[in-house]
Amino acid sequence: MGEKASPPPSGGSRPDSGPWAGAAGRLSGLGVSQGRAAGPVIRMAGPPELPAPRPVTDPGAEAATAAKALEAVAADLNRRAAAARGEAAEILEALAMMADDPMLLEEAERLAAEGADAAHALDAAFAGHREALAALGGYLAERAADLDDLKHRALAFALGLPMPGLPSPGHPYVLVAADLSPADTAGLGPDVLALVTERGGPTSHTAILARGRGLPAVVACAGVLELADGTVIGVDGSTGELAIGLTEAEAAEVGAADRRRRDRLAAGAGPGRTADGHPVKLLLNIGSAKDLAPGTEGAEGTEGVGLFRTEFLFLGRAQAPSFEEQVSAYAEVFGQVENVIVRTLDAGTDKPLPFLGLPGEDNPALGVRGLRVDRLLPEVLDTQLDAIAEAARRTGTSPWVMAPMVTTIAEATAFARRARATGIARVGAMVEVPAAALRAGRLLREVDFLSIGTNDLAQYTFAADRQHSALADLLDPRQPALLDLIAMCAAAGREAGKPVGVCGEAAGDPLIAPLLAGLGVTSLSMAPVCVPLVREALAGLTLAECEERARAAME
Ligand SMILES: C=C(OP(=O)(O)O)C(=O)O
Ligand SMILES: [Mg+2]
Repeated sequence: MGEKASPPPSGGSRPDSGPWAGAAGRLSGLGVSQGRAAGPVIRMAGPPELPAPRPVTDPGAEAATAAKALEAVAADLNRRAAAARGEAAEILEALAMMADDPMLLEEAERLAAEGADAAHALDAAFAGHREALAALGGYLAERAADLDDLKHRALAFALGLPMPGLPSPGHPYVLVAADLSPADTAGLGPDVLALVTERGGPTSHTAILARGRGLPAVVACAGVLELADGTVIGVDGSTGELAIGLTEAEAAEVGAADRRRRDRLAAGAGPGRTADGHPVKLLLNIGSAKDLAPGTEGAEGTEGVGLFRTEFLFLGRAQAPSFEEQVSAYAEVFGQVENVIVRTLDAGTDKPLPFLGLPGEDNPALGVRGLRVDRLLPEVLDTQLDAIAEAARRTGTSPWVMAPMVTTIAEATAFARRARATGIARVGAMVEVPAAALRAGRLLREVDFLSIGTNDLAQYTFAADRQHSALADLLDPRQPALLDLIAMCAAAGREAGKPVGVCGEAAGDPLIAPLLAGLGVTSLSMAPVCVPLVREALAGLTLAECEERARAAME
């Protein structure tokens, strides 16, 4: 969906109008999360590499640069500490004190005076400090790793490179990075206006998280890392266009226009319907109760949650969530929305759950992920199903539950049996593997509903890594082979009289949603921010027109 050539039907002004027209330069990538924003660039980088030592002509200047680097790192950490609360603030303050340590400064200055360039003086001073801490043992030895982070920051400053780690400049900014992990994206603060990455694909989990937060995002944007920090840019998350070198007034205009666009779309409400009244449920994709917070754009007035990605609750965690922790996280969602489809943990590939301790794999997308984790760790699914059932009891709700990456009928049968044994009333299977789509009719004898995950279904149908920015054309949900598989599932659902929805990113694309409705799916589940545009797109076409579009696309 990311390589659309034109903006969505109601996507606001064209990219070459307004502030975009006057921009000094352009870059483009794949727009993966709609909306526009503008602000100064801050690049996030990995740890800087120490270059070969440089001949030094002015040791005094090197010592001054080293001192300035330590000062800048401490000031940055103190500023972040002031903006943070509780434990996070304490940790940042402690780190700032470490960067401010006079012994560290003295050592770096001494080394510079002896002829080292600033970067090497800092590197050696930190190395000595690290050794001393490690030798003390206990708590202080554990802090040695923190010194590495400080060293990377100081080196980046001395070398004129972007700061490693998530930036926190104390003002709103556009985050630019080579790539972001889902955990980085989940941890972004409210001062991030938009994000742009050099790598990444339209259905990568980073893109999904950005969309979930309503954050305009562009991936696969070659050249973006060359923008200097502070350059004011405009980001169009629909078209993938970047306007470089905006004035502050132009940036403000971009923000105001986007707010007007969002307000206009939010004014539409009500259930999903084609122009002639054919119902297509509009559901939400969420990762936690936070995605349903009051005021979340698009979240109000929808017909339920179509995909609760439970693994997003526990990304990157080293400790397994306890039964009680799970119950309360699920109950928090069930208490807010009546109809929820919970997906059991979908670990693997780009969604690491270290607490599972899964062995490394050469080809993780084709390995033990999703429901397949059950082969190694059956107690994980048992605990989760029990926790979902308990949360349902405590909230007096009746969530539906589905498994990711179902491949065979036997897997669906076993999953349904175990889920029903806990008291869960409606059990479903995701269709993400072509084998499941081909056997949709048979699957529906075992489960109550199907939910088509077009992100993975495209990946496995076209043998194209969903994170690969160069393969976006193969992953385009309008590929006829993918539409054929969706049509097979929808037909099977009609025959069985059971719901078949789509919950992959395609469902939230206003150009594609009508095709899916035309193929006969009964619901579309998407990031809240996508709901208003999809509602508008469906309302503009009759069912026959949707069907005609689907037929045309398939041909
Ligand atoms: C909805 C899907 O699951 P996820 O994106 O979380 O893998 C999908 O694959 O389409
Ligand atoms: Mg999937």
